[in-house]
Amino acid sequence: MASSQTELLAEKIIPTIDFGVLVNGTPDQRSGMVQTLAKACEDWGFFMLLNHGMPDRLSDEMLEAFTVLFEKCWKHYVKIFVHPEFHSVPKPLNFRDISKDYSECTRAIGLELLKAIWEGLGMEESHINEALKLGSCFQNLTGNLYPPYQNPDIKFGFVPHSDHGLLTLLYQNGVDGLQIKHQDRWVSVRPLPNSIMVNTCDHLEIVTNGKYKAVLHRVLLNTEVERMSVATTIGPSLDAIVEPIPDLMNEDFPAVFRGIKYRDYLEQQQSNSLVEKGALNLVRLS
Ligand SMILES: O=C(O)CCC(=O)C(=O)O
Ligand SMILES: [Fe+2]
Repeated sequence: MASSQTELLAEKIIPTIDFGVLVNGTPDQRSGMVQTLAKACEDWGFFMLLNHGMPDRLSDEMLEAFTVLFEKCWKHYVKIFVHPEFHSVPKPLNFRDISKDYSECTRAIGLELLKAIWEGLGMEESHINEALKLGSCFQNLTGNLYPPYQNPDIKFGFVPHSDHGLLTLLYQNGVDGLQIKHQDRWVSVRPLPNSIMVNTCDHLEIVTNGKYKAVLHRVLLNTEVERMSVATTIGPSLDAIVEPIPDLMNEDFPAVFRGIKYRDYLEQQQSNSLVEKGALNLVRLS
């Protein structure tokens, strides 16, 4: 029987989404891919995005820029806020330009995915974009460095958690370590070449009234090789009050979450040492 400790390598069964079909496919092809995306969000909360159009050059430059930044500041973790206001670090000198291009490119991809997600849920795109004020969506950009670690007592670089926001787009340096929780098992992710890993986050779970769950994930440390990842999360506007969409509720399916301003959610999350879905549980009604 599956136990929560069972680890499964499942690069073949993790869903893939062809972004090229979403943006350039015929209406029939797009509609098929929208359904595949809906199923990936509902069954996994995780998928690998192919043909996303981000140049390899840009993702490699972003990893390289974080590498130089980590060397200079002796840190293993750097987070910057890139939208609606763009913030960066003064050094290395090219970090600003690269992180700006990287953020813009991933934001465009993320917003296009969200459009397809609303479509798959049968929701009016304009209505939901207005409710979440996506024109001024909040986006952060994080670099994570995981040096090889030989201490058998410390297995994880990131303990199990879900991300705040709507979608996280993740790119890594070719060294695996990410695991996602799927049907009570930890599944090791081995991304396909040139894919971007995408996971659903807390505020997508709130908006969909629990239909699309934020996926729990963790990072296993490698004993031999250094791992790096670049994660960017796209969320609602900080001023948006995020609550379940009325169309996804009825007498049989009443609201599972209370509405909360995204900014207040973030404050609550940062000021408590919350594990797993601790932040989300604070706004859960039942
Ligand atoms: O490094 C990874 O693969 C995941 C990082 C992560 O979960 C995060 O930045 O929230
Ligand atoms: Fe995460």
